[in-house]
Amino acid sequence: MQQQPEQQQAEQQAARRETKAPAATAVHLEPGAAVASATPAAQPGPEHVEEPVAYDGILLSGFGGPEGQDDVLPFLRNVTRGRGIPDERLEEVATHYRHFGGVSPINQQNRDLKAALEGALAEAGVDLPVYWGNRNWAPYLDEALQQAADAGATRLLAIPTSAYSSYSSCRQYREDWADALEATGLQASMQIDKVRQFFNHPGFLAPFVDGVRATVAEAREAGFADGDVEVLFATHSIPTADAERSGAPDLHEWGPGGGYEAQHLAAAEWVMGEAAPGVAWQLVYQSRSGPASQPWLEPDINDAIDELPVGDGGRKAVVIVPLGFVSDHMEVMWDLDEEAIETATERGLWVRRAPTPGVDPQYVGALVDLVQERLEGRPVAERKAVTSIHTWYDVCRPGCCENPRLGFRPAIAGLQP
Ligand SMILES: CC1=C(CCC(=O)O)c2cc3nc(cc4[nH]c(cc5[nH]c(cc1n2)c(C)c5CCC(=O)O)c(CCC(=O)O)c4C)C(CCC(=O)O)=C3C
Ligand SMILES: [Fe+2]
Repeated sequence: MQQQPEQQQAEQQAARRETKAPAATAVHLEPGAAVASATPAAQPGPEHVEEPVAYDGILLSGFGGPEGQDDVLPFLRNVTRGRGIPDERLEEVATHYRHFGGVSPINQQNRDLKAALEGALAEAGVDLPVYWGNRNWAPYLDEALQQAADAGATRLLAIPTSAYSSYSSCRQYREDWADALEATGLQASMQIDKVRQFFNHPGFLAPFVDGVRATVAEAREAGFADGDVEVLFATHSIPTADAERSGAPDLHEWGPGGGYEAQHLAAAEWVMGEAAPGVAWQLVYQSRSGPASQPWLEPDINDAIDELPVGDGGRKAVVIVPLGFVSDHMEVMWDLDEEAIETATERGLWVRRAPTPGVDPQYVGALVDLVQERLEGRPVAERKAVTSIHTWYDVCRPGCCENPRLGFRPAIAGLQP
């Protein structure tokens, strides 16, 4: 396809922005549309952009975290605005941050990622500035947008530091980009597209493959047989009501955990096949919040460890893989490295935690590749994707990953209802 004139591209982008609530949740499907498939259609549809786009900047978008004791409570209020998280849970989470001097490692990790991405883009001959902004703490997304606008940028490709489909890991970024456009008054003059969810990009999964291989090798060196070992892939729990709406549920028949769970299962299965075929594994959840009455995805990692068969004929060693996290966030440092490791140790298990991608060149290379495929308008069939789930969408389905508790908010990078 020919590159389209700028005007037409801007109009298409404006048309993609969702500005009103979709009628109920039903999406009309053409007769014969493939809905029973567990994997996205290999055939490109309106959710894929296969023409080149001349982006003039990258918008690296993080979660944000506090950088001192005085930041902790204001940060937590930002994160939980309108969420009904009980005060006791907030106080508990505050103690995790306070334990580390009120400093989350996440902002420094994103500074490091920005520097690594700039280096790798330059090396690949991609001459694009990287602007960095966060959803919940300074530097905020609107500051990054203003910086981009001041430098004359009009078309940004956004990279969220989050690989899977769910409200928290996809839709909420799309809504917050829309809010930032509004806050800066740049709605009409700035186009923001996003890279696809990258849970199945081989460069994102490679550091997990390396980590599982190395930790399982360590277990073998410590004298354990493969049958003694269980690999626990850990990700952030989310409310089951959010999970059901995750990942284009109108096009796919996912299991009860929606696209979010299906993507993690597919990623874990592929990592095990590469790194340690035949070793037992399961997907577990962590960092649950919300009222006890609200169902969230299970099992919790600590319950899963408590329920492992141990002793004769059972497990003697566990490897924890933080599959849902791109770097060593507070959830990794506290919920895994403190709590889950303690749970395993109390049961007499040998335990190791595999690394997160961080600034691993394979992961940074994947981000560069995601940028290049959109600059080139690379055909979907030629894009890099592994696991049983095909290349994810560039443009989200109407209503995809919506949050039933918070209601509709406008978002960018989605098809109109
Ligand atoms: C799926 C998911 C990811 C992965 C995708 C992504 O990376 O975006 C993620 C990442 C993160 N979550 C983070 C921190 C927090 N998340 C909270 C609350 C919540 N997370 C949720 C889900 C997720 N969260 C949900 C469903 C809630 C309940 C409230 C709501 O419905 O939104 C709360 C409130 C207190 C609490 O309830 O724990 C905090 C402080 C940090 C920063 C860590 C650091 O500082 O290093 C990061 C990277
Ligand atoms: Fe979170």
